Amino acid sequence: MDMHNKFIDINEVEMMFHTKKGSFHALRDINLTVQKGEFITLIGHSGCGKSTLLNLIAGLLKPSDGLLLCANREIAGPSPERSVVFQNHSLLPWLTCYENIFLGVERVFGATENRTQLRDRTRAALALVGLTAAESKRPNEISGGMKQRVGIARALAMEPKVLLMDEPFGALDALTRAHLQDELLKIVAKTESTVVMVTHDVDEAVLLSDRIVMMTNGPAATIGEILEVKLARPRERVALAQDARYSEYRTAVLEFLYRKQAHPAREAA
Ligand SMILES: Nc1ncnc2c1ncn2[C@@H]1O[C@H](COP(=O)(O)OP(=O)(O)OP(=O)(O)O)[C@@H](O)[C@H]1O
Repeated sequence: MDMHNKFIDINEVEMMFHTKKGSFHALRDINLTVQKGEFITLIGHSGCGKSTLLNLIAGLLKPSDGLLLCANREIAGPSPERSVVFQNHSLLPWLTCYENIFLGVERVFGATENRTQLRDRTRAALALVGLTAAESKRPNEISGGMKQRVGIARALAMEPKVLLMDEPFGALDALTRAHLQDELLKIVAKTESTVVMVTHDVDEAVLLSDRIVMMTNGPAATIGEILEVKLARPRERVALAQDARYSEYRTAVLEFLYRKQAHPAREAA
């Protein structure tokens, strides 16, 4: 039970970047625990350090101070147990959808499973995101939304303990985005995944999250407030649009972003 309560455990994390121009204090005093099966979104103004925090959980960055744990073990580097989906899909252009996913599957399970098992895992992942028919197409032959679905399938096929997503739908048009949010909700319900996702989109945050982690502005950004979204699942966007509680959650996030953390005109300085 205890492990479930603190599946990801972030303790007193600080992040400084050292550049030629000097040091930049990006994150301070970050404390957060994520439970198994929980869906967390990180929201905040541009440059506040959302990607930095996600990359720390991914193990792509090391904290300047503090400790990050996943399933009671220190996060010491990247691992397929914490797979990442980026905004720009990062598929290999010369491989088909099938091959892009197979590559990840082989990396994780290649040493312990035979070709048939690896193939079955790849096909199951393609089916999960509804792309069976596109398996032999290359990334330049499919739409942006389909590419993101392949990215999600590739991440999920590695059976990660945690799925980390950095604005996975940020580059998509509104309708495709809505469609993929709905699909992601179904997939996460089916796989019982633990997800940490960076977003700029308030509606996306409310629709998907169990908790919304709202970050203050940088430099030295930290967690300002955490909003628990107690809307029952499965969630259905059309019904929620008329739900008074949905509007309250939405307003609470907007209030935080545009009143409490109204963005200082740093660009103008
Ligand atoms: N490698 C780095 N070296 C120096 N500074 C960095 C580095 N990476 C990020 N930063 C700085 O840290 C701060 C946080 O960046 P980060 O990309 O995490 O913000 P973000 O909230 O994800 O932004 P956005 O919403 O615009 O993607 C920014 O001021 C950025 O310039």
